[in-house]
Amino acid sequence: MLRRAMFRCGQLCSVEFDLRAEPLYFTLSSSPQVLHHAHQQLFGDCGKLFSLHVQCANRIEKAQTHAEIKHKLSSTLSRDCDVFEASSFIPDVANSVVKGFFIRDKSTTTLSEDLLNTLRQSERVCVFSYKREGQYCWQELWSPVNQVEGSERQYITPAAAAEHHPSTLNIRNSDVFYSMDEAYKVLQECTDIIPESKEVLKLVDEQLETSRGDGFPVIVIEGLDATGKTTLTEALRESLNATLLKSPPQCLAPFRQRFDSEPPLIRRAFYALGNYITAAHIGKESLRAPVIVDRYWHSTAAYAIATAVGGRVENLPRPGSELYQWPEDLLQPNLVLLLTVNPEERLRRLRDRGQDKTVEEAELEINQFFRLKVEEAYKRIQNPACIIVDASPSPQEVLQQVQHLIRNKCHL
Ligand SMILES: Nc1ncnc2c1ncn2[C@@H]1O[C@H](COP(=O)(O)OP(=O)(O)OP(=O)(O)O)[C@@H](O)[C@H]1O
Ligand SMILES: Nc1ccn([C@H]2C[C@H](O)[C@@H](COP(=O)(O)O)O2)c(=O)n1
Repeated sequence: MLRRAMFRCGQLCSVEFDLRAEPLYFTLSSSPQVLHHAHQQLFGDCGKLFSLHVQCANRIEKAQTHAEIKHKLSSTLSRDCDVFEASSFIPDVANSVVKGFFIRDKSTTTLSEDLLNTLRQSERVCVFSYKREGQYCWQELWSPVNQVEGSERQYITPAAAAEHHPSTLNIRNSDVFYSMDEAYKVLQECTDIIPESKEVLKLVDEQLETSRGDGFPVIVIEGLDATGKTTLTEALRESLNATLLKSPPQCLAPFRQRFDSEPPLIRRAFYALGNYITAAHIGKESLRAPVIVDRYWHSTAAYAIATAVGGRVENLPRPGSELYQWPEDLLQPNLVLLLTVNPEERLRRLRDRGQDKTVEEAELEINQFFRLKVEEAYKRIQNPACIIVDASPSPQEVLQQVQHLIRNKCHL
């Protein structure tokens, strides 16, 4: 039954060609439809076209299998094969997205078919093939034995873009978590395959005490990498005699690399839980002194949203979307400052620093769209929203600017 879940009649599908192009949208219908000229782009002059997706009720297995397939497709297929992200979804309906891949094979070899056949042997993978005849094109369930398994044809017809970009539909509780329980559940479901999850959950259980009375102010410093957060937070610690905390907290450092290599669902749940541990530390420390926090929920949400959303900044959830709302159960800071520098200055600082970058940071450098999306998502987060600080001047000038803001907003 599940096998036919993807690209069901009436559902919209989109194929994202590359970061600069807008995705192509189409629907499937049981009656033949003339294929629009623009969809030459989709099929080019290829004979072999496939799409595949993971069908699996367990969300952890699904996320991991999807990541494995992505890796396998990109590492195994030749230059003659183009692999694109593809999803099927019900327009503007949350959590309706089924993610998959679209493969365009220009070669005369059977490389893509061999690989798809291997993948298909797992009950979790479902493959469709595409055929063209004159002006019509349809999809069918694919089987390598007799080439086509199902007799049911679903004709492809071009469609208008959906109002909300499909990649925004599944963000809640898959990329961004709005309560501790939701993130906690993900790691609980992982304990068999990622034993470190148990240790992380234990740390969460031990630390939980986020209540905070009228203590000292809590100031969060946010920004892309190399915008000067470490430099500024250290200077603030000294000048305000404050406690400096970070999210993720130091106690999660031994697990970070492990979770960074996991698919977004698991990786983001890990960072979300890190915020709750840091919140517990803030709760205690703010009774004694002002607290400066290097990254917190703004970072978790902005990076997660920017990664989940394909293509351009315009594809982000609209300003005011509930996806930018602060989790109700997470301790709120008094002030959030977003450090910004122009891209050239940031690159200069990165180069001068010359240290290893995370994959995500490296991506920031080469991917303008991603950087713009992270920055824009930061700015759209609400309650509390961040105040933008121009961090291009010298460290001393940035410190003075920020001290001035803190005096005004927090009366420190
Ligand atoms: N205001 C400034 N002017 C010029 N250089 C600066 C300024 N602030 C920081 N730098 C330099 O830029 C580099 C990055 O700064 P820093 O490590 O403070 O950034 P960061 O935001 O903490 O980065 P990351 O998030 O990657 O840890 C460092 O070499 C630092 O000395
Ligand atoms: N509270 C946080 C802190 C960090 N992250 C993620 C976002 C990026 O992938 C990466 C940046 O951290 P850095 O390399 O500067 O330590 O970590 C997050 O999601 N939430």
